[in-house]
Amino acid sequence: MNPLAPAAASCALSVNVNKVALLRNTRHLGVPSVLRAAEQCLMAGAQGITVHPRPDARHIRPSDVDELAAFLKDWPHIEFNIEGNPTQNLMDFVRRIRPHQVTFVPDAEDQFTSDHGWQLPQDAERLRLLIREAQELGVRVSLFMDPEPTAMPHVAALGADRIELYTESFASSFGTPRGPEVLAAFTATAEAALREGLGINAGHDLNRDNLTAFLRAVPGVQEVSIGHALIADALELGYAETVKAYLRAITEAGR
Ligand SMILES: CC(=O)[C@@H](O)[C@H](O)COP(=O)(O)O
Ligand SMILES: NCC(=O)COP(=O)(O)O
Repeated sequence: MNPLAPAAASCALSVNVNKVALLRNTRHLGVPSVLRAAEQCLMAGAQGITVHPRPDARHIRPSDVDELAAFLKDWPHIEFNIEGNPTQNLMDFVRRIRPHQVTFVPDAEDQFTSDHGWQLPQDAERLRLLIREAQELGVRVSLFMDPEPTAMPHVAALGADRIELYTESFASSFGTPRGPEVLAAFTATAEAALREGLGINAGHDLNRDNLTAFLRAVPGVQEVSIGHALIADALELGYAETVKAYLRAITEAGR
């Protein structure tokens, strides 16, 4: 056990429901429902819901954020985490909704998906006042960061509460000869974050195969946010029951 890890550390699962909205947006029928997805995830034991309302509203729309915020009022112990770029549309949600946590991500407006963390100290001055504003509204601030231990003192100096480790490089190297070296950079970054008194989240391309190895190796991770793989698994784990239900409907017609 890593001596820097908090005793009896537990890790929360925050389900990112972006991809439910992506599928929903291909028709005007309201299905699959983002709210029902969130409810089912919470009823199954997830401890948080994450959304990344991009400026182009390709998946999560502002109305989804409002509806989730209203829905989560009935779930007082559940964390609502909103991700995005605070120099674009994110602060509108922070000011209006005041979620439990906001994750600042340095994405371009039309970015395909998140692919890098903040560069510190270069990005520090455009983040400093936004971090303070969110915190004064009672919102915890997490910064999306690459696995770079030397950046951690800069995060602490900015006054952010947590980092979110951008885990794509871990996921894509998992099970390859490069895997152990890449994972070691995440361990070292988490150790540096803990030394600075920062909280630690992690996310991007985490999945059922790589998650346990990540959490065993990286100390102090308080929360993982998982969307793409989890929603894909939910589909694949549900095909058999669903096809049986449709076959029953056909049989009930006597066909
Ligand atoms: C910050 C992060 O890693 C994820 O939220 C990712 O940005 C998901 O966004 P998409 O679902 O649009 O790929
Ligand atoms: N912050 C990461 C997240 O919310 C989900 O990322 P992914 O599992 O969709 O790659």
